[in-house]
Amino acid sequence: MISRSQLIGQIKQKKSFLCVGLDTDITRIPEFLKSYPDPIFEFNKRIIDATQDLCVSYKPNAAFYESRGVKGLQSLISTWQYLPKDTLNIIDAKRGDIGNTSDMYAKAFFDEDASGMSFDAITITPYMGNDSVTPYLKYDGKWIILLALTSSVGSKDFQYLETEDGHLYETVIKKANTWAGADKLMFVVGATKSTEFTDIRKHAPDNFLLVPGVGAQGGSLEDVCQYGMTKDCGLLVNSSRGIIYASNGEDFADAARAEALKLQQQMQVELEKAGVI
Ligand SMILES: O=C(O)c1cc(=O)[nH]c(=O)n1[C@@H]1O[C@H](COP(=O)(O)O)[C@@H](O)[C@H]1O
Repeated sequence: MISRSQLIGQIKQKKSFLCVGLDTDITRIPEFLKSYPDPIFEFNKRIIDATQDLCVSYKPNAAFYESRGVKGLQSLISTWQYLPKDTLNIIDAKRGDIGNTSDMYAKAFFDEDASGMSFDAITITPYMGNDSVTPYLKYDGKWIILLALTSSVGSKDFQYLETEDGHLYETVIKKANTWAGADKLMFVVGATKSTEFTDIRKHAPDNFLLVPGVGAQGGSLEDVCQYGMTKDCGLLVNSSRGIIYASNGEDFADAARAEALKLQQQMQVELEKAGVI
């Protein structure tokens, strides 16, 4: 469990707002790991060991684990158990369903007694509305992270539709802020949408934003910070492939660390520029 003030404290201490994405794909990990009983966990463990002083958050993407059935679920549970407990550990599940089904998803990812896992936060698609979101809010100290403006090309299909608030993604942010406070609610905004951050901050001045899309998807960290950073930082910037697949040789963990360090160093400059540290 990690509160908003603990998260801000970690950001100031580590001079980083990096979230390392554990999108661990069996076809992309180094060959030599495949002789281990759980190659996915072994890979994650070494990435975590190599990066934990440089990041404040980890984000395993559920699809990469669920696609491997029972084995994948075991890798996810082992990974959760291994994650440092002072980082904000996000399950990127992008769930969204009616209330009693959401209760079960919340149990799956937040209730260690039921499932063996208790992540600090979960990504949720907001389009089924309030009753699909509130079941997650019953868990003290847990965070929900709603998709607002995604990095996907298809974000234009629905998210930019005009509404009385400007666009649909702005309505999502405004409405969701009536359901929970900035101590429990974050939004996903893609790094590829940096110029929209100004509008987003009008509706979400205090919420942390989870920002994927730097690295492999080409988003600019500098632009994201220019338009999206607050006095508390207010950003968690994710990179998955750019870090974890920096090399697929025996040096993969060192190469991942080098990429994470590059981002951390840029983040330190941005935090200093904005007067956060
Ligand atoms: O919710 C997310 O994390 C997410 C939202 C979004 O708009 N775009 C996006 O890329 N993501 C996730 O962020 C990660 C990005 O990975 P890389 O492009 O490899 O850094 C993946 O796990 C995506 O599923």
